Amino acid sequence: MRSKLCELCDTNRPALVRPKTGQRICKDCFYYVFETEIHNVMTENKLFHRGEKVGIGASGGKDSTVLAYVMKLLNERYDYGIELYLISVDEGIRGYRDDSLATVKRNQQQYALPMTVVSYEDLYDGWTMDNVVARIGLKNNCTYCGVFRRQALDRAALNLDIHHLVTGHNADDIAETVLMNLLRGDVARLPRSTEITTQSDTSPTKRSKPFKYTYEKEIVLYAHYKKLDYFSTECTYSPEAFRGTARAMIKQLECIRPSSILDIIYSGEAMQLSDTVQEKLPQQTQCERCGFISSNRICKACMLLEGLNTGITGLGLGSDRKTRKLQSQTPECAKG
Ligand SMILES: Nc1ncnc2c1ncn2[C@@H]1O[C@H](COP(=O)(O)OP(=O)(O)OP(=O)(O)O)[C@@H](O)[C@H]1O
Repeated sequence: MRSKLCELCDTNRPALVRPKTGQRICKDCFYYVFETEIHNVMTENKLFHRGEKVGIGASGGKDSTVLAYVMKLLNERYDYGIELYLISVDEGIRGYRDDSLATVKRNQQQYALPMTVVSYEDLYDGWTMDNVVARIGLKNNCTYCGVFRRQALDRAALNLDIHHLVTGHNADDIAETVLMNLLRGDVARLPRSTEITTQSDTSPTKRSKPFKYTYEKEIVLYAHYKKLDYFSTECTYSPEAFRGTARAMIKQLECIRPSSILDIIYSGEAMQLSDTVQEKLPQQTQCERCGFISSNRICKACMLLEGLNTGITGLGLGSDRKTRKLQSQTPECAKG
């Protein structure tokens, strides 16, 4: 007969069915396996070194709130000796990011961690996401937001002399990205999408994903049982349709076979680029305008900004003629 006790400690009554394994376990055992798996992932991958300053990309959402909580807990429990900072980007989305940033400010107090906020408005000629959407509409708005955020986090980190950022991307996010790259035939991006740490020669900061193997459902359960203070509203500007479809597929697969999420990640990890594909990959360099990492002479953030400022909103979004022309101009013209 099936035991009525926790499958791990065989002592307490089970409180939940663990989404990753289907085990019926008690709360204490859930906390233990959740935290220990993340600790193991971080130590096996040698993510940090003693004395390192580490920035946590903090949006106030469930993933980064749990990340900040767990990073602080594990740093103290296992004495990693790292310095943690919360770094938030204000994209300028009224009724969404202002509320979620208020959550990060409360987390700052609750976890006693230093916090920095940078805004698109200050960094990008006054272009908040509300202004961007008013100009271009909803289509492609996630591209602007993603490109700007990446650079904003880098800039904020550099100002604090931080060279390592962690984000709350979880196993579901990574499986989703692998699937999207496969469905688009974008094999060149596959290896990068499954790496736990990414850094290019020219980038001042590396990025790590300590939740690479952590299921979203478990993050939600952990935040719920620990009563963490997080912001749970979806972005006002709905997510990219293609990503939304990939997400729905992953959720369906998870229902039928919970290990699908990890299996997709393992498959992505196992795929190697052939020499022919590797030769065709763009080389990383520095943007001639802003000096940040780019695979073109002018980085995507600068192209998108120029498009917004000049009203040529297609600029930087695809391989249109104007974008190609700008990329091939002489450095002097491009800087002008
Ligand atoms: N405005 C922001 N400021 C700082 N970091 C951010 C911001 N938005 C996203 N991030 C970082 O990127 C990660 C993935 O962001 P994404 O937009 O996919 O949000 P998410 O999956 O809803 O995560 P979260 O629950 O933390 O908001 C976040 O966990 C966080 O670490």
